[in-house]
Amino acid sequence: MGKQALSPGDPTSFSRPELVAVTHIHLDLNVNFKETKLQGRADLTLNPRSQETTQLVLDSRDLSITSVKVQSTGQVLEYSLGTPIGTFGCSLTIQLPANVSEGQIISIEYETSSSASALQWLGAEQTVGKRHPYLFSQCQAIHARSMIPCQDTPSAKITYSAEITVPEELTVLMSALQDDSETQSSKAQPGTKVHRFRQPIPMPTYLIAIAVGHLESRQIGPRSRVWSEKELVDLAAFEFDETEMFLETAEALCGPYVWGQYDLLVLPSSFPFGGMENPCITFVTPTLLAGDKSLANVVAHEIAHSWTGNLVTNRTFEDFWLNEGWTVFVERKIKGRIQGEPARHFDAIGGLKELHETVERRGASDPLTCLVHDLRGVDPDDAFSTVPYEKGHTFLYYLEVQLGGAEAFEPFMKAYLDHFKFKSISTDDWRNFLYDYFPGKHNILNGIDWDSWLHKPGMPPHIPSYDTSLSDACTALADRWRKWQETPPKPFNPTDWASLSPEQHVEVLAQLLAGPALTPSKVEILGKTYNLSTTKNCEIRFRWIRIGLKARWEPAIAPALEFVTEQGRMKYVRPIYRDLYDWEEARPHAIATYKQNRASMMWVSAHTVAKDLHIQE
Ligand SMILES: CC/C=C\C/C=C\C[C@@H](O)/C=C/C=C/C=C\[C@@H](O)CCCC(=O)O
Ligand SMILES: [Zn+2]
Repeated sequence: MGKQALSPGDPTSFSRPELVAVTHIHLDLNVNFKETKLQGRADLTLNPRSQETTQLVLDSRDLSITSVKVQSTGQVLEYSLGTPIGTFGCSLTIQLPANVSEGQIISIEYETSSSASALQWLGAEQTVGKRHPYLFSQCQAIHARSMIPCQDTPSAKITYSAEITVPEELTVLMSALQDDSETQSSKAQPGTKVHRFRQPIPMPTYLIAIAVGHLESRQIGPRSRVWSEKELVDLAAFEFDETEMFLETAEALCGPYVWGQYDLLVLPSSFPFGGMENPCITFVTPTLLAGDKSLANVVAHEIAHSWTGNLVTNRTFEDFWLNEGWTVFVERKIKGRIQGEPARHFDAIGGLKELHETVERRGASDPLTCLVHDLRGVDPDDAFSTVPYEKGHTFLYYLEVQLGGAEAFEPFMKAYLDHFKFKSISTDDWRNFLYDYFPGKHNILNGIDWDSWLHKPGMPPHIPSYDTSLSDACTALADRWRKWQETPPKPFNPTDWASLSPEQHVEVLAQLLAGPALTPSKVEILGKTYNLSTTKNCEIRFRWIRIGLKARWEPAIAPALEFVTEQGRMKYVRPIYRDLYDWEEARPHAIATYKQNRASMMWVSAHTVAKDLHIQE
């Protein structure tokens, strides 16, 4: 496809909101588990931005459109679907009636494809309870168009409402507030129920989300419940019982939480991400259920998105760092408030290691290691990495130090979020506000190497010197393991581990993984000394498996294949599949396991792992 932007406003969207904006979407959909399709209607409320406009251009991917009408009159409108382009789907162009007025509603009858890229349909046998089917969505970055005909660009924000019909024994959750007026559906569909939702806060379409399953909930705070299949709900309630503390800390830093409810949904294990910041209901992976709350930083991250990303949104995904770099910065501010600044710095040190591995893997000249991206002709799923998160965080931390520390930067952060709330912005908008906010510090701002930070590939031009008081013990233990010549008696024992926190265990293994490969015999002794093969903590298990694969320790292959089969979180499965592929002896097992698992993987996971394994889909 080459470097071709799909539209002047957003390289990854066909839509033209600058001509006619969709301001509200109402969904009336039946969830058809038998055909694995959503079937029904999307009513789009329009706001014409220029009287000359005669067309509404939407994004669509594998949608079957039945009809397009003016809701008030029933007037049938002509429409056409453009030629599909790669994974971007195609344009849906609707010929509008003359003199479209603000508030006019266009009704689109449609159904999704049975393999819509935003949706995963699970049979009962794929769930924990084994008795009911399950459906969940993942729209970020550009999959909403496979679920709804819409302007699938974060440059446009919509409110939405929905009536969702499902089998009466199932629960429906959406990224919206639930209307209590649940009613039995019409006689047309006995045994079903209609669930109603409304999202009054304008948001980008990538935050539209749905989940349907046999779910239970537990109250974990004054504005929070945790939802999951019943087998996990008490575990989840324990794991995430700090949620209200995180919310209150975030409000003190960022301003009022505008979304009302803050629920958590623990998804089936195929969910491809640690968490997804769907408003009112964050979706999380069950791999966070470590039993010791040590992975709850992901919840702090998703809570932070309630401001950075969901309230102030990147105009296109080329400025994705405005969503993720700021969110990591706020996530670690929350950690600093609750556990102290050394803990904030400890996480930043770990994040830098992940950034370094990404830059090493992609290559320090890869344009996708720039902070601001050029996504013309690039599927955001293929561009996704830790770069916007960790290079973005490092940049904001650097600016905080340059501009006078937290007492100067935190008020700026709160003012920035208030100034741009409900809007979509670019990096230039953000930088202009920074200059306006600090009129007396332009000498400092003009001394920033903006071009290197924003547009140069590779590691950041400056690496902050973080407080190492919590990582020093990890470095000392990792160094002892690296330097040991394996001469008996072994100078290690379980008390080494017992004196460290789960987060520090992760850091020790991260340091060993980042260094030269260990010998297979040393890996064997490491695993036995600290019982690493039986850990319930997925962050530890992930790094332990990778240390074994890097050492070409054969007993690591089976646990690796088991781990990538048990769960579908891409943070874990992609590096492990790549490590297996790089080990010639393990490669055929990796390819066979992928082919066996592909049908039960979310689209984005199967798509990206196929590329990692050099398999033509
Ligand atoms: C730089 C590329 C530009 C845009 C990419 C945008 C979205 C990519 C799409 O794949 C969705 C990503 C969703 C991520 C959700 C949660 C992450 O913050 C956590 C990822 C790591 C984890 O599993 O913990
Ligand atoms: Zn995020």
